[in-house]
Amino acid sequence: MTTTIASEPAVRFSGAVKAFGGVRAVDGIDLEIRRGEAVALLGRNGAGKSTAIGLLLGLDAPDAGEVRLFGGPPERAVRQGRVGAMLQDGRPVPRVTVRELVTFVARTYPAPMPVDEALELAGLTGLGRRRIDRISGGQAQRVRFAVALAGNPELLVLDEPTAALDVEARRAFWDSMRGYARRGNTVLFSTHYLEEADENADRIVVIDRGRIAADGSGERIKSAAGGNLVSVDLAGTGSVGLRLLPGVTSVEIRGDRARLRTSDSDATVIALAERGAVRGLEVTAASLEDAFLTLTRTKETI
Ligand SMILES: Nc1ncnc2c1ncn2[C@@H]1O[C@H](COP(=O)(O)OP(=O)(O)OP(=O)(O)O)[C@@H](O)[C@H]1O
Repeated sequence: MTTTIASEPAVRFSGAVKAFGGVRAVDGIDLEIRRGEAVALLGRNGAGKSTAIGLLLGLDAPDAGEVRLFGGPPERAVRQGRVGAMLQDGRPVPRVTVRELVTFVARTYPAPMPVDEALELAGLTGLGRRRIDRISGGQAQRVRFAVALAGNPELLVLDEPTAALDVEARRAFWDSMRGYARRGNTVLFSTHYLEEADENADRIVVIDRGRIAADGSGERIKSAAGGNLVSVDLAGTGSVGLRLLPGVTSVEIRGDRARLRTSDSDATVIALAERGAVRGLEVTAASLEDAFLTLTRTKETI
């Protein structure tokens, strides 16, 4: 029986904290994910993504704050088969076939997805009779996806689902994932791949040192990180005072070249021209990658 209200969000973190010894892996996260949204959790190694996912699935309890799924405790949603998960350390069981494994898992849920449907959605039609210890890495990832789908979940949680997949396998995987999302389901996935986040999520939540550093569409995150990049050769002019030029928000020196992030590239370029520093001048729009680096830049770097 489901006692949750349909208007409750799929996921809600309220001031969630989880520390390991002195490390606050999740350091006060507030986050709501509406039903039907596809959200990417983007962050560097050690940012806190897996810990947040562990809280979300009820594998760990928060030290402070609260995590709710569909308005109730995570354990309940998981027990009801409303949540499917693909975690980083899933290993295949040897000797069983793809279909046997998915069938076995489906039977543990109260209202599973028909096995053929899970296989089709995961792109495994035709591979049902293959032993899972005799398939490729990309196919094994698809099997894990089919296992996550077996309970017919409303929310799918994927921790770095495409790590170690080649470009083709990645593309196929995301096609499958989008097929599932199009049915009105909710998806949360973690990734280091900015392109993937931008291409496959409606919304990107950037996490850094256990906190949310930015939250919005790829476009919004790019503009939050701001502006353009101006690159110029320094030969003969030096790097002194670049940080003080109009519009400049950060400076990076690589060999003889300076890379200036600026909120006003026109003013920056004019000021560079005034100091005679125009050799090899280039102005480019900040990419999502740049935005991500800016948002998660540690204080030690410029
Ligand atoms: N069980 C644990 N015991 C001690 N420290 C932990 C534990 N799990 C995570 N941490 C620490 O918490 C921080 C966040 O780790 P977490 O695995 O959540 O990051 P992540 O963003 O998922 O990283 P990655 O992209 O490398 O998987 C790191 O500093 C990590 O070393």
